[in-house]
Amino acid sequence: MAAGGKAGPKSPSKPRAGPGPGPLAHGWLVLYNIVLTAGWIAVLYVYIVHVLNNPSPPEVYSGIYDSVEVVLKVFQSLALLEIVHAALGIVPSNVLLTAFQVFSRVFLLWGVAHPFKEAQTSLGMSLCIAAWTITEIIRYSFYTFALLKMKPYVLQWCRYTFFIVLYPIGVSGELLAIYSALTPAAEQKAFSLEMPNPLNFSFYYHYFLVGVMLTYIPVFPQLYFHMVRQRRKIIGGVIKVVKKE
Ligand SMILES: CCCCCCCCCCCCC[C@@H](O)CC(=O)SCCNC(=O)CCNC(=O)[C@H](O)C(C)(C)COP(=O)(O)OP(=O)(O)OC[C@H]1O[C@@H](n2cnc3c(N)ncnc32)[C@H](O)[C@@H]1OP(=O)(O)O
Repeated sequence: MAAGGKAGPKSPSKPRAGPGPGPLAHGWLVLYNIVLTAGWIAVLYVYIVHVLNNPSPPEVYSGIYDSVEVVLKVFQSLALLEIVHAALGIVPSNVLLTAFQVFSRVFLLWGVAHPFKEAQTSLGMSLCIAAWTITEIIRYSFYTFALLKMKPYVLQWCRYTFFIVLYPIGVSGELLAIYSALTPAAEQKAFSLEMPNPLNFSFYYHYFLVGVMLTYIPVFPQLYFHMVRQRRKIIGGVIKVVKKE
C-alpha cells in the first residue's frame, strides 16, 4: 500500500502534523471506515431487535451474543487491520495501544466467548457488546468524515467523551465474561496440557485467563488516560458541550 502518511507510532502527547495518508491509503481508509461503520450499525440493529423481542431477564442479555455472533466476529476481527494501519504509518495511532485495544476484544470473542457458552450468556458479554457497538459506530463514522475533510463537532465530541463512561462499562463487561469462563475452562481442562507429557510442560488455560484478567490492571489505565489526553488536546479538558473557538 502506498502510504504517504507519517511513519511509525508517535507519542500521544505530541501535536499531530504531517501530510496525512497518500491517495491510495486515503481511499482504502475511507472504504475501510465506511464498511466498519455499516458493520457495527448492523450489530446495533440486531442487538436492538433482540432486546425488543426478549425484553425480560435473563433472555434480554443471555441471548444477545447468539443473535449478533456472526456479524460481531466478522467486524471485530476486521479491526486487526487497525494494527496494520498504525504499523504502516498510514494512521498516526499508537501501535502498542491499538494492539492492546484490538487484541483484548478479538481474544474475548475467539478465546473466551467462542469456546465457552457460560461467557456467551453472561451479563458481561451483553454489556461489553453494547459499549463496543456505540463506540465503534461513532469512531468509524468520525474517521470517515475526518478523511472527507468534515468534522461534525457533535461526532467529535461524542468520540472524545463517550469513552469516559463506555470504557469502564466495556472493561467491566469483558472481565465479567472472562470470569464466567473460568470454571468451565477449569472443569473441561480446555486447551490445557497436563503432566506427564513428552514436552515436560504443563499449561492450564484457566490460569492463562486469570493472567489475561490481571493484564487489564496495568494496560487499561494506559488506554483510558491516552484517551483523556486526546480529549484534552482536541476538545479541551472539561466536559464542554460548546464548540471551542
Ligand atoms: C491474548 C492477548 C490478550 C491481551 C489482553 C490485554 C488486555 C488489555 C486490556 C485492554 C482493555 C481494553 C478494553 C476495551 O476493549 C473496552 C472498550 O473498548 S469499551 C468501549 C470504549 N472504548 C473506546 O472508547 C475505545 C477508545 N480507544 C480507541 O479509540 C483506540 O483504540 C485507541 C488506540 C486507544 C485510540 O488511540 P488513537 O490515538 O488511535 O486515537 P484517535 O482516534 O485520536 O486516532 C489517532 C489519529 O489516527 C487517525 N485514525 C485512527 N484510525 C483511523 C482510521 N481507521 N481511519 C482514519 N484515520 C484514523 C485519527 O483520525 C487521528 O488522526 P488525527 O490526529 O490526524 O486527527
